[in-house]
Amino acid sequence: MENAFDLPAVSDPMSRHPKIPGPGEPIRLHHSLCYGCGDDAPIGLRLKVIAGEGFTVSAQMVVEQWMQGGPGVIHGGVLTAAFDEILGTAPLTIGAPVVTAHLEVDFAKPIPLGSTLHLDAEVLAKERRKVFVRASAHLGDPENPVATAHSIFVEIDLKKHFAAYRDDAAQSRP
Ligand SMILES: CCCCCCCCCC(=O)SCCNC(=O)CCNC(=O)[C@H](O)C(C)(C)COP(=O)(O)OP(=O)(O)OC[C@H]1O[C@@H](n2cnc3c(N)ncnc32)[C@H](O)[C@@H]1OP(=O)(O)O
Repeated sequence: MENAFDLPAVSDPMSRHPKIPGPGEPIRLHHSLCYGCGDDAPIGLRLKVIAGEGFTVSAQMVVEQWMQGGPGVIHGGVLTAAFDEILGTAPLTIGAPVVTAHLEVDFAKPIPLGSTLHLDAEVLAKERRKVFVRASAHLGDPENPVATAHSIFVEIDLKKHFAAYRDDAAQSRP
C-alpha cells in the first residue's frame, strides 16, 4: 500500500467541471447521512462546503463543546474529519467522485472551543485516478494557519464502489 503524499512532476490535464456551482455557491451534499456534511446525520459536523475559484472550496465550522479533545480545545480527530470532508469535496471541482486513500494532518496550534474554523482546500494535481489535494485551517487570519493537511484521494465509480453497502446506510438511520 502506498502511503506518501508525493506530488507527480506533471499533472494530468484538469478542467473545472461544468456542473460545479459558481464561486460562493454551496456544493450539493454527497449523502444526507454523511458524518461530515449530512443534514440527517444523527451526529455530525454538518459542514456546508462552498465552491471557490478554480479547483478550490471552503467551509466554516464553529468549534462546539462536543468536539472537545481536551481540555478546552478541539479533538484532533474532529479536525481531521473536517479536513477529510473538505478535501474530499474539492475533487468534485474537476468532476471526480473520490474516496480518501491517504491523509496527513499537521497540527500547528491549539484550536479553542468557540472558535470559528475557516477551512480551505485546493486540488493540486491528478495522476490517473489519484487526486492530490491540500487544505489549511485558520481562525480568521489566512496567513496564520492553525493546521494543514495533504491528501491523496482515489477516483471511484460511485455506484460500484458503494453497491455492497448502500442498504446498511438506510438501516443505520436513528
Ligand atoms: C463521492 C463524493 C465525496 C465527497 C466528500 C467525501 C468526504 C469523505 C471521504 C471519505 O471519508 S471516504 C471513506 C474513507 N476511505 C475509504 O473507505 C477508502 C478505502 N479504500 C478503498 O476503497 C481502496 O483502497 C481505494 C478505492 C482507495 C483504492 O483501491 P482500488 O483497488 O480501486 O485502486 P488501486 O489499489 O488500484 O489504486 C489506484 C491508485 O491509487 C493508489 N493508492 C491506493 N491506495 C493508496 C494509498 N493509501 N496511498 C497512496 N496511493 C494509493 C494506487 O497506488 C494506484 O496508483 P497508480 O495509479 O499510481 O497505480
